Amino acid sequence: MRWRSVWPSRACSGAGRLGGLGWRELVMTSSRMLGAARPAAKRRSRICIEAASGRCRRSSLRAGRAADAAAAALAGAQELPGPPPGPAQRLRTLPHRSPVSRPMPTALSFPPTLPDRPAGFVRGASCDLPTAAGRFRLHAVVDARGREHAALSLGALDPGTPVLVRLHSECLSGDAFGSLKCDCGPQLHRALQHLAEAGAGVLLYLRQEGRGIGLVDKVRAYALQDQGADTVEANRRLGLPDDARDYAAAADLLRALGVQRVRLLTHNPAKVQGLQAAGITVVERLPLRAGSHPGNQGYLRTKTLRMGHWPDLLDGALRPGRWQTVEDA
Ligand SMILES: Nc1nc2c(ncn2[C@@H]2O[C@H](COP(=O)(O)OP(=O)(O)OP(=O)(O)O)[C@@H](O)[C@H]2O)c(=O)[nH]1
Ligand SMILES: [Zn+2]
Repeated sequence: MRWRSVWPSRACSGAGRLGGLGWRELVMTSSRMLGAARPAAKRRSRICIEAASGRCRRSSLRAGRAADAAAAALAGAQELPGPPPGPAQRLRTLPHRSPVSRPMPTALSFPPTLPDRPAGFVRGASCDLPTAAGRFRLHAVVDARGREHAALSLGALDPGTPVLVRLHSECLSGDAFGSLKCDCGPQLHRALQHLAEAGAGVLLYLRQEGRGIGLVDKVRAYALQDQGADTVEANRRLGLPDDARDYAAAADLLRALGVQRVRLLTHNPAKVQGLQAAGITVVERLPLRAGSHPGNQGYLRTKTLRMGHWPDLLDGALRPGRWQTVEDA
């Protein structure tokens, strides 16, 4: 079944308490296509938002868009006091339908906006950015070295709640040109989908092309790979480090967005260590498998075998007889 339109044609909201937590409830009516031959049918959907974190408990609407629509409709909804929680208590929907013009409570004070000079950067700015994956906030900064970094955020970013984060390093060939040599482009888009499904999170887009060596040197390394070198060997033959990235700007950007604790989508232990060293708490590391295909298996294997990346990068690849595990190598 495919959604033709998930934007609510009518929305109302209320608030209640569930299990000691404050919840907002949004009831939406949206159009649903039941099939090409059948007319659009109306469907009422219910979405619950945790007041403290802005996390979305989803209904049957597609997750990212549901969260988006909920956030938009709730932007002016007012926090209402609920009764003390009791064991038999269920979500209580208040009977009124609130207009969206009410003042926004601080607990749901999203979307975040960077100041003109965020700490650690010389400039910063934010705007809305609708994407194929969902409606994000785009944040741009310039660091002290003149590098421009970006972040996409979605939903409420509560400093007390671990936020789903993807730390992406620029890869022009993969991100923009669809290179099949690496997995960067598919990972970028899969990460945005994960954030949209979670209803909240941050994708950092760091200008660390070629693991920090820059585009020209990455192309020189690729030329050596054309002659048979692997990704590590090629860098070494050029007298370049295997990996020249650092994660201070990533940590500064997270802090500027109000994020202190993260659930990090990565297979690279250096990203976890780099963020931790820069003062961000990584409470969980999650795999981000995307873009694995026969043509980039050598590249993915080299990352796990020579660069120490977690082997769950190899999507379904650790089946006996098919690939070597790290221990086998
Ligand atoms: N120098 C060099 N850089 C590469 C090569 N292939 C990809 N890159 C760069 O590597 C960066 C992505 O890093 P990866 O090592 O693929 O993966 P990662 O982001 O560290 O790890 P994950 O978080 O698990 O995705 C991007 O900046 C790419 O431009 C290569 O062969 N040589
Ligand atoms: Zn790449």
